[in-house]
Amino acid sequence: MTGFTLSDLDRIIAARAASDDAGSYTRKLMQKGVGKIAQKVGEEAVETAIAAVENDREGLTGEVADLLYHLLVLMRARGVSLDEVMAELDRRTAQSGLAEKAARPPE
Ligand SMILES: N=c1c2ncn([C@@H]3O[C@H](COP(=O)(O)OP(=O)(O)OP(=O)(O)O)[C@@H](O)[C@H]3O)c2ncn1[C@@H]1O[C@H](COP(=O)(O)O)[C@@H](O)[C@H]1O
Repeated sequence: MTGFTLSDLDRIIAARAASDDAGSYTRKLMQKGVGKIAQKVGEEAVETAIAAVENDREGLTGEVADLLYHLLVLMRARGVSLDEVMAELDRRTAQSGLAEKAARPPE
């Protein structure tokens, strides 16, 4: 399993968004603004759904990667951190009482 995490990608996005490298796709996207980034998220979401319905495993992996990347860029453009989203998911898991069950090895 790769040790690369969404937090790693988020840190790279933060650095590239703040860079002055004209070749950075992240920087270009951020300059185009929330409307363009949101459009990309929508496109990648549709492409992800199509790959899933077509049972295209390799295509789905690539589309999910595109979607996660563009989602993180959109969150950054609107000032929503990955930590906030993880805290929300954590809160929902705690509320459902399933966190302990998931941590326990199967009987
Ligand atoms: N994960 C990604 C990633 N996923 C997809 N993409 C880019 O997303 C774009 C999607 O392609 P499309 O054909 O849908 O879009 P497009 O050709 O730009 O056309 P438009 O729709 O924008 O008109 C491509 O240019 C991909 O390179 C990504 N670009 C960057 N990253 C990560 O961001 C890091 C920093 O990248 P830079 O900012 O370019 O240095 C990289 O090291 C990667 O880790």
